[in-house]
Amino acid sequence: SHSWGYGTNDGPAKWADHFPVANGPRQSPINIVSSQAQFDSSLKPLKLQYDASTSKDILNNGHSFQVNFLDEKDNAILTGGPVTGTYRLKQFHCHWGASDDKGSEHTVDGVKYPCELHLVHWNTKYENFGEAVSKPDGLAVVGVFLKIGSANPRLQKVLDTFDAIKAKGQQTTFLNFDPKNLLPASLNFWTYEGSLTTPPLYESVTWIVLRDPISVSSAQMAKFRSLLFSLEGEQPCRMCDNYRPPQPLKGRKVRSSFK
Ligand SMILES: C[C@@H](CNC(=O)c1ccc(S(N)(=O)=O)cc1)Cn1ccc2ccccc21
Ligand SMILES: [Zn+2]
Repeated sequence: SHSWGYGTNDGPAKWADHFPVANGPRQSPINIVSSQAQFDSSLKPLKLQYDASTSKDILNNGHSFQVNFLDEKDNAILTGGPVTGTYRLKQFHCHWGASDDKGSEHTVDGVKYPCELHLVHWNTKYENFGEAVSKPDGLAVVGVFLKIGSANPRLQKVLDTFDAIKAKGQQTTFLNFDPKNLLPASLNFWTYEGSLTTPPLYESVTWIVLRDPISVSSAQMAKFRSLLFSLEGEQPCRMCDNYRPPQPLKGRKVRSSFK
């Protein structure tokens, strides 16, 4: 499959060359205009049952770091909110900038956060992630903004593995990490129908973007930027600015769970 990235020659402006859905009707991310979001009282509270979650390992996939979970059983599930049925947590990863003034994929009233966390879940009405990933109701991704403030001790556990996964393709065991610790106190959210924000850009994601951010320190953000897009032994290329800019709304409605 064609290699893509975030550089001048292989970045978001070029993705449509090999992935024409990049110009589709339900692409992500978007700029959330808070005044245009419609409160929907029929939205159920979002339920994230992560207590029995079973993290497996953490990987540098050349685009981000990714923490992978055992998803053969209902250990970590998402129900309620805008979805019907049960979605299983498969992995989480982040997108971030070269400096603290940018990095998130979604923006709120044009505001960029330094980092955005994505918790990726697949609909258990399908056999597995591979079956679900391209279906219109296949995935539900919870987006969490990170805002510069005090250091986040829970996040630090993830950052402490980065020396072992510095280069593309490196992976290390990462057990017993509870992603619940990466959630803000309130699960108030915006929701809309969108897509994967990286190729193949499948239009298969129900986006659930949390209103409230979690904290990260500037020093912790610098640690994200110590990861490399490049393979060991290659010319080192710092992993940063791995975010797609907001895409046209094309008439979609954004609903909110809160007034
Ligand atoms: C979809 C791709 C892998 N990409 C993703 O899984 C993915 C998930 C979430 C986002 S985001 N940033 O929107 O949250 C982006 C990409 C290939 N792939 C990997 C395994 C796999 C199995 C079957 C088919 C394709 C497969
Ligand atoms: Zn993502």
